[in-house]
Amino acid sequence: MNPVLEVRGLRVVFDGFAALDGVDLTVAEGELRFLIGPNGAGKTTLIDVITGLTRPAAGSVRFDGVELVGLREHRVVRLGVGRTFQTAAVFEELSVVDNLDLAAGFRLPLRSLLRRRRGISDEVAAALETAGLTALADRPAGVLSHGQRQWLEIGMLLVQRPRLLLLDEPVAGMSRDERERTGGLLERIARTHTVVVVEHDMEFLRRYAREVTVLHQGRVLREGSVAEVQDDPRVREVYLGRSKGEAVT
Ligand SMILES: Nc1ncnc2c1ncn2[C@@H]1O[C@H](COP(=O)(O)OP(=O)(O)OP(=O)(O)O)[C@@H](O)[C@H]1O
Repeated sequence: MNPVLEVRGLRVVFDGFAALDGVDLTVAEGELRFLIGPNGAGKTTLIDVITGLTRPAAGSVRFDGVELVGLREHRVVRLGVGRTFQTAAVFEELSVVDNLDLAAGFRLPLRSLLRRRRGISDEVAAALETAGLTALADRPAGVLSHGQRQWLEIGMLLVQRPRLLLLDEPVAGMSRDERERTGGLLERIARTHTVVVVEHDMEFLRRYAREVTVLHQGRVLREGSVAEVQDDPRVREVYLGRSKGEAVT
């Protein structure tokens, strides 16, 4: 399969501490890859480097063959890499559909944005549908539940037509029902995008993950299917900080 993301020898140092210490990661086109690991493993730092937020001390990140290291965040977005944050960043006073519209217009200069006629574009309507927010289109984003805000943020990414989506703990703080809906959303998105999900929730992982990469202390500890990763004693030992032999549940 065609590799979309190729991370090689990535090293990130914060005040002498190596948050990433030689990370290699390859994600193929169309993959739904889960990235797990204990607190401080370096998961968010890895996403930060891919998206141009953090500059590595060494290493390379290629997206579709293009080197991303050294590019500013907005350049990375324009190349087709979208990410969410643990706290959804939406414009609270604007309606759901206006948030999507604004995100969809990010490529346009301000003048053409202001000239654009009102009305829902096809891509905004599609994002509303995919995110399950059609019925809430005219509600201000500020009244959305935590889960709905996360879906809106994902919708705001989708209208920017990314090829690679990086989702940072999309189900953190969600109810069981919201987690299920997010899983469905993830499956829909993964049909047409390459997706990397940082996640802590093991139940969610078991249900929706295909390939899993486990990070530990800034290095890749293991890669494989959910079953392979769960059966690995090193993963059991470090991931949840449990003693040897105790199952990862
Ligand atoms: N800007 C920063 N300055 C200093 N240290 C940092 C910075 N960002 C992250 N770190 C440190 O780097 C390490 C990796 O952090 P990171 O947030 O990437 O881990 P994580 O795997 O995402 O953890 P969590 O699951 O808790 O979100 C941690 O020890 C963290 O304290």
